[in-house]
Amino acid sequence: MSAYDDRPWLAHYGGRPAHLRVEFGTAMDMFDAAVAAAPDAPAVHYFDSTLTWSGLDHASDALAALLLARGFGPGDRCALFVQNDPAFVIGLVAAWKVGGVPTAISPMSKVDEFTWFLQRYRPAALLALDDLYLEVVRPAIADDPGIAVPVVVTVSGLDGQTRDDPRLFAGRRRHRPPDTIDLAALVAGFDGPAPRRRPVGPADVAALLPTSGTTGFPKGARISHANLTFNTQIYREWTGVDVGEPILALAPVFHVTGLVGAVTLAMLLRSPVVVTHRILPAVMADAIREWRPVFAVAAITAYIGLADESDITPAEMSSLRLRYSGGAPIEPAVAERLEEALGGYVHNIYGQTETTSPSHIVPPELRSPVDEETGVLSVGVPVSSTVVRVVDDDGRDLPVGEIGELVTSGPQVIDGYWDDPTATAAALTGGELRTGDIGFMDDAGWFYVVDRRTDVINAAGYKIWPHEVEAVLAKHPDVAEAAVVGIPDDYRGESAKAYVVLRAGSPTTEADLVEHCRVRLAAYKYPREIELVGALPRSATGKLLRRELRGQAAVRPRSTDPDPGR
Ligand SMILES: Nc1ncnc2c1ncn2[C@@H]1O[C@H](COP(=O)(O)OP(=O)(O)OP(=O)(O)O)[C@@H](O)[C@H]1O
Repeated sequence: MSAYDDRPWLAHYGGRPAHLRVEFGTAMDMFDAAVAAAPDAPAVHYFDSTLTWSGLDHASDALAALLLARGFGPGDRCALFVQNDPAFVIGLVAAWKVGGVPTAISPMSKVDEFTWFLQRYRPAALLALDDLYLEVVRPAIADDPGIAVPVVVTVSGLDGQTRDDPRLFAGRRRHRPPDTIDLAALVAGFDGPAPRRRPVGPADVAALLPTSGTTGFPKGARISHANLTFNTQIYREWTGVDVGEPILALAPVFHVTGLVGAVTLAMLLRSPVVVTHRILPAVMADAIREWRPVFAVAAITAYIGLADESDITPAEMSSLRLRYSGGAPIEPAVAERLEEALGGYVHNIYGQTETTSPSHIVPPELRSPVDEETGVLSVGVPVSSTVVRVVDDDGRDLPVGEIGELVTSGPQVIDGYWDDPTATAAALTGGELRTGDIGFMDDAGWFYVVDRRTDVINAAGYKIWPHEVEAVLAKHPDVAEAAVVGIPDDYRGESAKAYVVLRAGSPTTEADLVEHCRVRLAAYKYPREIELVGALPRSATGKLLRRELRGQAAVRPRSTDPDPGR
């Protein structure tokens, strides 16, 4: 009997398979099946334009033919420097067709970050939005001509329309850089034949995806076709989203959550994926009203944005029957508020870029239990064919209920990072990923992530999980968001400091919040310092960047506890 036949809890979760029977081995197979079964069905909705599956096939043929003609070889990288646009999907499929590796670069990157990516990936082709090309690519190459890319294709709007929506393009007219190949013209001028395909197999790299860069500079996760197709099928199996149902890209598609939870899921289901250039609450609200998506996954901040910064009503949200949040913790108080404001429960999902996203999920008919001691909401149960152990510092299994590091193995776990053997060896041993997350499993098989290993605060030997303190702050009616980090403390070595965003117009003071925590948390845990701020630093994928807050705290004078004996 293998380790996962032993999991008692699977029987409780709607008879989902302990082992997933894999239907597709490569993303290319999923795409081809969609084109064959539903050529005229919508594949991508982008504002008022729609691309069908055969249209996507044609557009990606056009780009693939160009790549082949320019000598693009098997395994060559095709960098995608675009937002949530149809061009991302076209670039992805075109690279697969010629046996290449789609390589996502965050469209939030500025010149230095972009240069860093190019120096590491050395792509043979680059697909870039026209404005990103002008603002980032051209200056980067001017600074360092050594990183110039042989084939550059730019995107100025696929339907030939210039989009002037000031919410998206800041009122700028998009215009085509004259020194590059224009994707729309390339597609319009292409009348076949379909280029010769290069075969790809399950072990080939399907994408290089950046991690979120929460703990340092992003790493390039090498996602294989087997990794990608496995977790795409997990989404279908565990959420029950059906063939043809529209899917909203509520997360950036350059990140694993948006790629698997929107783009490739749509391929598997022959569904349209709704993309909106950027993830702005008012824009997402319009897309939900217009295209009535049924499924979305994104960091919880995207749902908070919809609730607080758009005028969407629960009735208008009602099409979205499967709402998932992954990538960041959900505070129980926030989950309740969102259910009230948006008329639906947001389910938790958990994983890493290194696990091609979900390793754990909350099935749609269930709700996460909340652990009484830590106040943390469960991230779910391990998905099919996936084994998660909780281990101590020496890698030994810990008993149920004890807190340790989560270590994951399964068909969705990558085999390494791009060109980074040191980081690969530190994270992956024998097919198991050391997640760097600290958590535990309860006796019903639910998992809880208490914090990241690197975020734990050590107050004179007592461990403080920032998340536990944040959950207490989130219970205060005037607190919109809170983040807790360790700061130097002459007495304890380290103590907790909270950065808090208050709701607009709230009269609450720092002292009120210290008191709110003091009566709810053990003496060593409650934050000695609270700073009110306008916003918390977040990554493009909505993750809290605690390292930036730690950096801010480090340059401030050392804290002096007024009562170190407490
Ligand atoms: N549902 C969730 N609840 C709590 N935390 C989550 C959840 N889902 C993901 N996370 C956090 O996000 C991490 C995975 O994020 P991702 O792979 O995007 O990059 P990152 O680990 O944040 O970045 P980097 O490795 O570059 O520091 C997890 O290890 C975990 O800390």
